[in-house]
Amino acid sequence: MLAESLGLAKHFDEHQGNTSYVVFLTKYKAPENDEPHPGLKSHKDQNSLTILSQNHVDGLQVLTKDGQWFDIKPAPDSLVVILGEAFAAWTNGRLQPPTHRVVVSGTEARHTIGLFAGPRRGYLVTAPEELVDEEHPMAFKPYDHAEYDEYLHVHLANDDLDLKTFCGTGISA
Ligand SMILES: O=C(O)CCC(=O)C(=O)O
Ligand SMILES: [Fe+2]
Repeated sequence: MLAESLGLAKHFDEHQGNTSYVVFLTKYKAPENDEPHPGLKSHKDQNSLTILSQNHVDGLQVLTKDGQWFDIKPAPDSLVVILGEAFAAWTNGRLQPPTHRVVVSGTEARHTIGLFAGPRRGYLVTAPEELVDEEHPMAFKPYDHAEYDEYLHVHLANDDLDLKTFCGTGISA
């Protein structure tokens, strides 16, 4: 749907064929006292798309453009889809990955199942030519997502690194 809305339907098979998937099950324990506590620090997902199913315990928050944390309260049996940096690079910055975090509160544990889709090792993520023109110069150099993961891993202590610092062209996406 996202690819179609950007006129990229013809590239979709190539994109799909170069995607790998990982599933993570996560349990966030309820806080030991009444204070909400951080479950997962503020971040952008590095992959293409994350599809998240949670139990009835909310906790996901998204940072709005005006710097407020917004609580995500999905309807029962619905899924949350989070766009990641790789998808943003593929769309030449047309879509932006949200900054999000998890804050746990209350007395029950939060459980999630996340399907993480990301570019497979060896595939160069490149914005299709349809999305690159004079008005929209290439925002990211073609990159191998596995090498980006390694770069973040090596510089684990530095929270300021992102796809722009790894392979941004200096053009604001
Ligand atoms: O558990 C959640 O609600 C979000 C998890 C998440 O953001 C992540 O694993 O990247
Ligand atoms: Fe995330």
